[in-house]
Amino acid sequence: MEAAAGPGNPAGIGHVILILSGKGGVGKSTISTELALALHHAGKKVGILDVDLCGPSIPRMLGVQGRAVHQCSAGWVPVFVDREQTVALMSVGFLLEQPDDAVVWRGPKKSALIKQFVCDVAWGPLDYLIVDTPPGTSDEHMAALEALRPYSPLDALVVTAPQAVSVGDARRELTFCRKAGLRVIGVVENMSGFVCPHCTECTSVFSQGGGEELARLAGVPFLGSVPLDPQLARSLEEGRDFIREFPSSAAFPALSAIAQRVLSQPPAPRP
Ligand SMILES: Nc1ncnc2c1ncn2[C@@H]1O[C@H](COP(=O)(O)OP(=O)(O)OP(=O)(O)O)[C@@H](O)[C@H]1O
Ligand code: SF4
Repeated sequence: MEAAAGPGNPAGIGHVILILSGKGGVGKSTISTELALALHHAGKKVGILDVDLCGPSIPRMLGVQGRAVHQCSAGWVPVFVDREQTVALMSVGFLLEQPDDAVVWRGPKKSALIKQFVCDVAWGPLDYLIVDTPPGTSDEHMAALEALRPYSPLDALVVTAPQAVSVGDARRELTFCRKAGLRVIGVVENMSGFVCPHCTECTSVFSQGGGEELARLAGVPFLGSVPLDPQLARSLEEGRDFIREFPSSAAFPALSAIAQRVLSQPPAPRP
């Protein structure tokens, strides 16, 4: 597991965005994956850093589960999702012997691995580094902030489901961002209604509008509402490129609009 100490290249990363949520299961990894793919299709070079050490789902969602990371003189070589090597992924999932192995580590060991993921991975120059985090605030968050902060100002995107309980947890996450000095580039409401595949009528399965209201109260941009979309769920299960393959699916317009809003926000100036 130990990577050779290498220079890596985190200084060449243009814009770091941490994807956060107060509650588990609201779609953080989904938004991380689709945002990364949408930025890639907009011509950007993208890295994805999966620091959800206990639930690394991004390798499966991107169809690269079971691939191995290699070492070079600059450290670990990330797994490239596309042939042109413009989408790079690093995840603890690549270091487990079996995909279902559990990572049962204490804080210091997790922090050391995350530091290696930042400093000892040969990321190369990237326009964006999308960081998928565990729910809430944990050792993994603190370790990622500590490791990345010397190289780049850090932005956060908060994902919530529409229900009041998720929105309440997301509000706490926004407080964490303020205390940790993260600029919030916006809130995304996920699982926001179900669009009937027959008549395209949208039914609010849970309540609706909580994410937008939260953004308004916090004074941060609302980036959009992503509906529940069975095609998106299938695409993630099968590790397919939803953005390229399913432009007429219900969640596509919202995911594209979110990526456009992210693209329109330049990174905060470097200190
Ligand atoms: N808009 C959506 N439409 C359909 N399925 C979705 C949508 N968003 C998420 N899902 C599905 O919901 C499940 C949970 O999503 P995901 O793993 O992204 O959540 P998470 O917040 O990252 O979870 P965790 O707390 O484990 O990190 C996944 O199976 C995913 O495919
Ligand atoms: S939304 Fe319309 S088409 Fe879809 S199931 Fe309901 S009635 Fe049928």
